[in-house]
Amino acid sequence: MRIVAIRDIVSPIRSNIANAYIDFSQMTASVVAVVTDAMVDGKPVVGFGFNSNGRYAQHGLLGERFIPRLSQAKPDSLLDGEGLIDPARCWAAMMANEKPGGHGERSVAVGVLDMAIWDAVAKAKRVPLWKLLADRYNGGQADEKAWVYAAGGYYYPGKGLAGLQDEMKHYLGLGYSCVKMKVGGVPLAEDLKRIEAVLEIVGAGERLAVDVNGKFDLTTAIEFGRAIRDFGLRWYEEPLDPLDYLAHAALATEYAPPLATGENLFSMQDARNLIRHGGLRPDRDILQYDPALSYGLVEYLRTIEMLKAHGWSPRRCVPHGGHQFALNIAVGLQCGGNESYPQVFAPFGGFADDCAVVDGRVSLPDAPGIGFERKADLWAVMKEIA
Ligand SMILES: O=C([O-])CC(=O)C(=O)O
Ligand SMILES: [Mg+2]
Repeated sequence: MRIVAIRDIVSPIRSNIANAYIDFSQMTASVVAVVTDAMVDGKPVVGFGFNSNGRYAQHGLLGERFIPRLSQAKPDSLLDGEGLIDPARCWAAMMANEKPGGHGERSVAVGVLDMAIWDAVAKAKRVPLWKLLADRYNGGQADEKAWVYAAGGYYYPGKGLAGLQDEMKHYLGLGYSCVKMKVGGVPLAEDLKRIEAVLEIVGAGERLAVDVNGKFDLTTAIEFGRAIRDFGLRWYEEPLDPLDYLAHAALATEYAPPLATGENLFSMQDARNLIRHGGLRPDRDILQYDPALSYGLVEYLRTIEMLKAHGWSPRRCVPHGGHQFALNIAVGLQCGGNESYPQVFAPFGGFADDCAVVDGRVSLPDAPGIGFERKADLWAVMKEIA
């Protein structure tokens, strides 16, 4: 199996939503196709990848460093014992001559290519990615379905409490039982009204998570935590700067219910620093490392090993990003579930068209690879570069 071509495009995912830290008026994503010479049903196997959301397209890094390194590697040096492309060998080729530390956004560029490589390998083996992962890394065990929650509740010009409630009703109607909303972008009293409005719709605190997107300093995070403590919320997400581990450790002594963070930690080493120094609690807190943003699944497997070595279960992981890649990982490696964006970040958010969410859980298609071909709006973008 050989890589014969790699193509990338920049796809807009702009919208006028905002969280407490950024708006998405200029958001873009890279989409790549890795074309191979492996043939299935008379057609060459092509793997696809994209970079989740929240970081911009990585056209420059892809074109200057990572695509050339993969394309110029000796084809045999990228193969495993079965003669298939080996994602870990591809990873090593892409990361040649890159220093450790300072992960920046190269982890996003590598993550996009890594996703496409795994898609291609699973297609060449004619199995869904979740099954390949279960067989290779999880003793053949996979979950039948993944717990998913509907992430939304953004600030949006002109959107009042009634609009927020309608959005949440829509998610419940789609089959979700847990939702997430943005907080931290308006004064505390106003956010409390928004939270109470959503609680009226979802009924119980454990069916609502709130996301600050790293906006608060420690004092504000503690004050906000005191104000929401009695709601019994599912989790309190990214209350602090994602790299300020000591502040997390301090907050964890003040806020007993579940905390969640990790979507802006882009390497196993950063993930490990959070575990070592962030004071998080393996019996309740949620880790949201996003494999697409953080050097891909090759690195995510290292992160899972690191977590196990520190006494954390993969069940504490609920990846950020709402994409089918993380959903396959959640099922095949038996993580805690996955994020979902039923209404934002189209066409990248959401899952296969024929796999509805029922009682807050979703199954995966049995299609080979990641399953992009079973999501019509996303496939319309991808097939153009195949
Ligand atoms: O608004 C964003 O950047 C997305 C986000 O935090 C999430 O999905 O948890
Ligand atoms: Mg978040």
